[in-house]
Amino acid sequence: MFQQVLKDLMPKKASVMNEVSLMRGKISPDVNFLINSCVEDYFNEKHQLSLSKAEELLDFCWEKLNKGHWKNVDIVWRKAYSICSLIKALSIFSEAPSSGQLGSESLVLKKALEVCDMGILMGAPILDGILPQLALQLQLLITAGKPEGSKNEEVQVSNCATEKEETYMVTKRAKTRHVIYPKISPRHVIPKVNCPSLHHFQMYHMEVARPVILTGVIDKWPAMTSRKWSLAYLNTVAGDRTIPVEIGTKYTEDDWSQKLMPLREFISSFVEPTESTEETECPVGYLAQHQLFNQIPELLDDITIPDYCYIKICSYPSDEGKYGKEGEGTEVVDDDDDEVDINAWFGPAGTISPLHHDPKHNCLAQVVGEKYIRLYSQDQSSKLYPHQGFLLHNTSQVDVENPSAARFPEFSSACYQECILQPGELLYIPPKCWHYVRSLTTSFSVSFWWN
Ligand SMILES: O=C(O)CCC(=O)C(=O)O
Ligand SMILES: [Fe+2]
Repeated sequence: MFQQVLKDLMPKKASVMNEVSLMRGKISPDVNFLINSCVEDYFNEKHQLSLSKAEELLDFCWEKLNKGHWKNVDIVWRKAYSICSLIKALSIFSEAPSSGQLGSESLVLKKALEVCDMGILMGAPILDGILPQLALQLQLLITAGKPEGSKNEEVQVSNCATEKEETYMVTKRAKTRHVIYPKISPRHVIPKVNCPSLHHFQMYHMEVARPVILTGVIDKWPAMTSRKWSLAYLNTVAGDRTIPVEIGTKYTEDDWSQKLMPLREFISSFVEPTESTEETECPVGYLAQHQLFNQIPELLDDITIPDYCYIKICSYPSDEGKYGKEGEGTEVVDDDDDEVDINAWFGPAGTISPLHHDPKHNCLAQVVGEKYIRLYSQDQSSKLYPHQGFLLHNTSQVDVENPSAARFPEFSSACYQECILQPGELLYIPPKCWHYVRSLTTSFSVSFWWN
């Protein structure tokens, strides 16, 4: 089975060579030569050689990818990184002794999967998306090789607001972190509309930058029905996939960092910590603003891009506020950019996204759990004390739920709206509208950003 999968997915030598030849003239001839010979070695079944050349090349490309700002990295280096990841993963896979022993096969599969994921995360799409396809097959093989019973050992996450008791039972973190449920005053409440027409949404919300909670839009998603996105399901579909995790309460704090780890490890260490980790209070981990659906396209079958995200407002000035937190709002807004950016936000109770704004329209879909969200319109900016630096100028310095009146005297007079976003609800956040988000339970949200 193991080798059959490889055969089925094996790219044609000519197509890989073609991809490499497209780089000619864009990278130095010696690097181009080395990539060529690495690919040759692989197809000549000299897998030890192709493996070591791919590793050497990956180190070299890594330097290029990590120099300067991400958006300035030439795509050719990302493609080169993907090709070398592909050859490395295939070489690992081909070298593996087909011992028939589940343990050793599974280690090889996991290693190859990690290499594919690094190629997906750091590289650029190549050969009709071969890396996500290969990764899917590897994950299926790993899951199939697990002894029965261990596949679904994890508990369900409640995604039903009326079942808080149950939520507390399974998300122990919510209990230990003493999550405070804010009281929403009627004065500040964000209105809800059930499944408005596109015209209504455009006229009364998009064009006038008025936030709204849309109900009846996402509740038929497969992800929503029968609480599909349980921890067990996520582990089965993607447990061995490498994902980026933000560690620390807020990205504005000094102790904040990012780490790559398998989703299963993230779930067991951060989303559902064991009794022992609970006692020694461990930091909050957040799978935040990650394009998980590009990495794992099969998860796209569980959701649908809401029709509202295809509405265009041509007159919207989109030339400011393009830079902020690394990755968020950092993209240069391309007016031809018709793509909807889909990001996953998955973590335990207690994750905080500090008050910030983004350049695009946003529909934030709440799939699992609840989040407290505070919104301030753009005209309140002078009372919100944005950071001065270039990178964080879209982020407020104020700790929204515990503001320092001495440092930020105007903040308390800023007008805001707020809500506790429930599973099945979709919050429209206009471009540049300030938002602060704190998860109250284990939570999985999906954001759709569009121009
Ligand atoms: O859910 C969160 O923590 C933040 C979401 C957010 O900032 C966004 O969707 O732009
Ligand atoms: Fe945001």
